[in-house]
Amino acid sequence: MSALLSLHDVWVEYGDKIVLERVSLDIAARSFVSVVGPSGAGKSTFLRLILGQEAPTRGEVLLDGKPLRRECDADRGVVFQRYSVFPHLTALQNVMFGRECEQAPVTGRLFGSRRRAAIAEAEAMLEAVGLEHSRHVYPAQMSGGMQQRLAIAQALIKHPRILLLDEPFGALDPGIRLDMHALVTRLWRERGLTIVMVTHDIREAFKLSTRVLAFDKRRHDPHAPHRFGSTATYDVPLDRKADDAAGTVADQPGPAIAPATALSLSNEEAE
Ligand SMILES: Nc1ncnc2c1ncn2[C@@H]1O[C@H](COP(=O)(O)OP(=O)(O)OP(=O)(O)O)[C@@H](O)[C@H]1O
Repeated sequence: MSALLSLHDVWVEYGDKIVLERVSLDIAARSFVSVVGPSGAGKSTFLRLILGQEAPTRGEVLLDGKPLRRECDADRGVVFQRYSVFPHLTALQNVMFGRECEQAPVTGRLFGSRRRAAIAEAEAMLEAVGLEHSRHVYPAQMSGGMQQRLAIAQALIKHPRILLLDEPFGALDPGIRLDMHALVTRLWRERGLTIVMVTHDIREAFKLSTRVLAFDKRRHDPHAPHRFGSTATYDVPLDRKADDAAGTVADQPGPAIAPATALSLSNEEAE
């Protein structure tokens, strides 16, 4: 399968601090990749590279074999742990916002038939995430789970091929997380999305994904911690398939390699 996204020997440095080093990997279309690793391992930086918010200091990031555009276009949608939605807009207005900015970049408003089409599309998107009865509700009146559903609808209204999720369920209660797992799995399958998700929850990563990447440092300099960056120390393909009809999001047993072991092994390997 050809790669949708390719990173070739990517490094990210801030001054003399190396955050990522030698990251080389391909991400196939319609895969669901989870990124795990200790705090500060560069997981969000990796996501920002794919989003185009961050340029590699060295190396290249390719989308469909071509250098990634710096600005985030309709190819990529993103949902963060919090603050993805606009507090002063209702659910419907939040979802329509993307359409209005795209189609009326100067005024930010649509009129007539284009407005009616945008409303219909936004309502369908709200229904897809289970918020059809909350279209006139403001984010402050919603639970955390509802706000994340709204953020997902907002990200998907532009029909991105790639959905980037940065700790999207981190602030949610366990029961709500399970609902969100089912929602994201359904949207991933139905819409043929490619998902890259950063999570601290290793079980969530192994449950939802087709592939788990563990980022960590292979080399440590105790006298200069910033001297070496993280890379994908473990790259674990899983059996889960987007078109696997039987593949529900039921809890699965833990990974074959305990993640803590995997991460510590990676350091030993490097020595
Ligand atoms: N603009 C920046 N300038 C300097 N250092 C930065 C910048 N952005 C990120 N960093 C550093 O890069 C490192 C990786 O940050 P990043 O947020 O990608 O890690 P992370 O793995 O997502 O962490 P966490 O799990 O805690 O969210 C951190 O040490 C952070 O301080």
